[in-house]
Amino acid sequence: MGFFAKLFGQSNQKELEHVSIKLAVIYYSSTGTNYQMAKWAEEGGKAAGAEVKVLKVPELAPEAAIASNPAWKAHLEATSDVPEVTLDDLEWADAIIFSAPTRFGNVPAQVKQFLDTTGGLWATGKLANKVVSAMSSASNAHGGQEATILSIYTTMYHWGAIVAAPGYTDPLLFASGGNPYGTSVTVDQEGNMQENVEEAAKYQAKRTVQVAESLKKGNQ
Ligand SMILES: Cc1cc2nc3c(=O)[nH]c(=O)nc-3n(C[C@H](O)[C@H](O)[C@H](O)COP(=O)(O)O)c2cc1C
Repeated sequence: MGFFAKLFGQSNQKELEHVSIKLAVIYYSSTGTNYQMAKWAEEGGKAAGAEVKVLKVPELAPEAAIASNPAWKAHLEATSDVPEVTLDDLEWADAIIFSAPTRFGNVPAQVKQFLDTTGGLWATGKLANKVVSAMSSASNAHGGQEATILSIYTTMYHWGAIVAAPGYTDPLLFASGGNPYGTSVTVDQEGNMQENVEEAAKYQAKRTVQVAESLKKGNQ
């Protein structure tokens, strides 16, 4: 602060205002795994001070396919009150975490369909600088979780989003479930997670919020 500014109580250094981050946790889940991961991310985001919305990607599968799998049907019914994601939610969010199961080493069609509706927002620059990260699950330990996460990031790069992958930025990432690309888990046929990734998912949400905060402060 300069002498005259001190004298007159003025600062030429801009006071940084507290910024509040809006986090959208967007998931698709047939049998509940990615819903649980989204809920952990919600907790992590809230603990980091963000306003959080958990939103599901609309189901597209035919009724008959859903009915043929009791766990799928039960999960859809149990989460019927979770709001479906809209394009307005993407515009609202400063930060976005996606969680999606692996389907043949890629994102489910439901997620791709939703991403493919974002062209209008993309064309008007409204997705640029969103801070994003992604999580996934698969039945096999090496069944394509990372490929799914990277597929989501490919779309994010086109958005001009800023990918806040966890890397190895915290010691807990070296423990079970830590994945530098994004939290990933293996789930057995009964739907039991084979690794405990709760803390990794919460940490990923915290980091995503913190990166978004830094960016927003920098733009003040
Ligand atoms: C059509 C289809 C394709 C799948 N492809 C894979 C795969 O490539 N690798 C794998 O390990 N698991 C695969 N799975 C298993 C799912 O990834 C697993 O059921 C999912 O991660 C569970 O997540 P959810 O409970 O959130 O639905 C596939 C499942 C389906 C129905």
